[in-house]
Amino acid sequence: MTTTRGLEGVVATTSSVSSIIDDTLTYAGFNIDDLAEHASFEEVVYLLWHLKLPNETQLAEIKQQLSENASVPKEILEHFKTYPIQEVHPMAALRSAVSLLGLYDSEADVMEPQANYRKAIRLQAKMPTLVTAFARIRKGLDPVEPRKDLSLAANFLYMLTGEEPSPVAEEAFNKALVLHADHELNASTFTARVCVATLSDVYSGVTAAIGALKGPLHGGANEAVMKMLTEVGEVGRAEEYIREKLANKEKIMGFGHRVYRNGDPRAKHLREMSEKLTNLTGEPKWYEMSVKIEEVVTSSKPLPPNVDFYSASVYHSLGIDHDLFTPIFAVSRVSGWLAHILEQYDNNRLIRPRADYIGPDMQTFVALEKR
Ligand SMILES: CC(=O)SCCNC(=O)CCNC(=O)[C@H](O)C(C)(C)COP(=O)(O)OP(=O)(O)OC[C@H]1O[C@@H](n2cnc3c(N)ncnc32)[C@H](O)[C@@H]1OP(=O)(O)O
Ligand SMILES: O=C([O-])CC(=O)C(=O)O
Repeated sequence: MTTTRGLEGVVATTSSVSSIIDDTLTYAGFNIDDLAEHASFEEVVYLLWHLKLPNETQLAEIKQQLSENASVPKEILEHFKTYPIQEVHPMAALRSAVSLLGLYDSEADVMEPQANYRKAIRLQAKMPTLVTAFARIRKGLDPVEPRKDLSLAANFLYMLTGEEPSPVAEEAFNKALVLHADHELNASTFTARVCVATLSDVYSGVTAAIGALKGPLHGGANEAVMKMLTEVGEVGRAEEYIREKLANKEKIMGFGHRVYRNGDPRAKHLREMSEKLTNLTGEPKWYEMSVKIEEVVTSSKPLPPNVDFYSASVYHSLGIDHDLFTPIFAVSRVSGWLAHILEQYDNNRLIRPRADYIGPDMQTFVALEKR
């Protein structure tokens, strides 16, 4: 048997949801650059689940379905209050909350395709509500009910702050959601597919995926980038800070990628947004520091920034708490997880690779009292 560390280069499934070919990312064949410029997140959700763009009626319908399903059971909000809430990471709270949602869904274990689609709608709709409710409850504030007249992006910011966001903030947040929605067979999506390929339910698949996204080598990197920017503190310190980390063989968060070799096509959009938003908030230092870090890293190693690098200063500029950055990734990526889960069910086979055993061989059993 041959093994490939980290399954690098292994093609584990076919998929029609998204592709990365020659450093170009497409969702169902649509280039991410076009979607980032022109699409609403709701259009992208429809695209990922139906593999075609919605017409006006279809878009109105999915928007209505999402807004009608956005409220979460009050028992889950009460449950948040029972956590050691100041210590709990919001990704851990989200992982638990999604698992709990399954307990309140009478269709949770109904495996029929239309029931699975209805669960996809419910989960996508409720994720923003869960994240924002947790964020408020831990500050001693009451959760804000979702509004039916707002886009998913605007609703998230509205539920977080209690105030309707500016058009600039809504546009930026929508674009960030579009850019994060799907990414071929990344670790969390693979996790979701492995889970549901046992014919386990949608909630289990998404709960497992949240667990995989949480790690700093994957979605957790955006929060880690902000921690690094905060530690650097000012542009003048960036070079020394990065050179020291590289000399110590430490990883620079937000750089590198398993699949892209010449750069992540999403990063340029986030970089532009970072420049615009940090200027608007009167804190250009976050953008300037990021640019300097990029300069230093790329002059030392062939490691371009990935999606997580500039998203950190974007979310910071929107006034979002740093530990909510990864949950926001999940609010967007759940659309992709669900697309892959539905695709997996549609043509399922158990996912079960092999391991090349390298442990001790032919051991002789010794009775307990003799060990
Ligand atoms: C949404 C996302 O998930 S995007 C990725 C988010 N994660 C991060 O930003 C964390 C930082 N980046 C990394 O850890 C990696 O680049 C990953 C996890 C993204 C990809 O990892 P892999 O493909 O397994 O590459 P691997 O970790 O083996 O690195 C290969 C080499 O590049 C180096 N390298 C990779 N990324 C970095 C980095 N960010 N900083 C410094 N060195 C790096 C490694 O140290 C290794 O060097 P070596 O060959 O001298 O030992
Ligand atoms: O594809 C990956 O390995 C990680 C990534 O960029 C993503 O999930 O968006």
